[in-house]
Amino acid sequence: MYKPALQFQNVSFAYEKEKLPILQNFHFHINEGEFVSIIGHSGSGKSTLFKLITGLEQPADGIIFLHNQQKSHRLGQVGYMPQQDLLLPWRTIVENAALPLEIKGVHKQKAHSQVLALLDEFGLKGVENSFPSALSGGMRQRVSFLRTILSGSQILLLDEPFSALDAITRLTMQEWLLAQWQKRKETILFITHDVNEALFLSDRIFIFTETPTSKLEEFEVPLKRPRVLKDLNMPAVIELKDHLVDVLRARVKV
Ligand SMILES: Nc1ncnc2c1ncn2[C@@H]1O[C@H](COP(=O)(O)OP(=O)(O)OP(=O)(O)O)[C@@H](O)[C@H]1O
Repeated sequence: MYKPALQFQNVSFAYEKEKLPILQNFHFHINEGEFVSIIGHSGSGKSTLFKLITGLEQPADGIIFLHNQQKSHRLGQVGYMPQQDLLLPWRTIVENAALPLEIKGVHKQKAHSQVLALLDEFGLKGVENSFPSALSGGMRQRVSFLRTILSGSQILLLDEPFSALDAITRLTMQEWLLAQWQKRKETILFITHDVNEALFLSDRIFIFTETPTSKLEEFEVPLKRPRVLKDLNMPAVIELKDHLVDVLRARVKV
């Protein structure tokens, strides 16, 4: 039996009253433990959706439920990982990762030992006392993901987390993220512009196809788990990829 992790019911939202709304009577729901990706052209409203989920913005109308509960104050209840790692350059890796625990009032020493216990799993053993500038892009994103996990939230919003990485590091990070998700079972919402990335990672893919949006177009990924990158060569996946690209191209004005 599926349990909803996040639901939007009849949500409307515009940045300014006189402007075209981004969402109008918008419905959306994802289940606990799902991995879903959201794709859409630039400016379609992906980050706005995340701002509404985190509570940085509030809907003009409608209700947002987290784990079946109506929540108007959602700040701090979902984990958010931005495109840029936003690690504090003057804090060491352990100090950066421990930040959400310290904010919650966990004693510094206890917070640090909680981080240290996870460093190996996150491929960060040996760099705990380094500063972010000494780490590769992939390592910095793993610190950022560790910090997001330590927020303790069961719903994680990842906003194009791998877009700044080189192609090979990006593929390695995708495999690593899937392994982490399969172990931890959080619910993940992942924004990407990369159709292959969405197909490899997700149970379902949602596309913003209109503005204002009332419903995202939804596609189920025809792949079982565990997955390997070569699964993307399967005919059903290639067919879906072609279709997704057509849907996205139909929305792009050049
Ligand atoms: N703070 C704001 N005030 C006014 N308008 C905004 C604000 N933030 C975003 N917008 C507008 O809302 C629309 C949706 O923006 P949003 O950032 O959600 O798009 P996106 O799909 O995340 O784009 P990208 O892929 O480029 O990050 C755009 O037209 C954008 O210009």
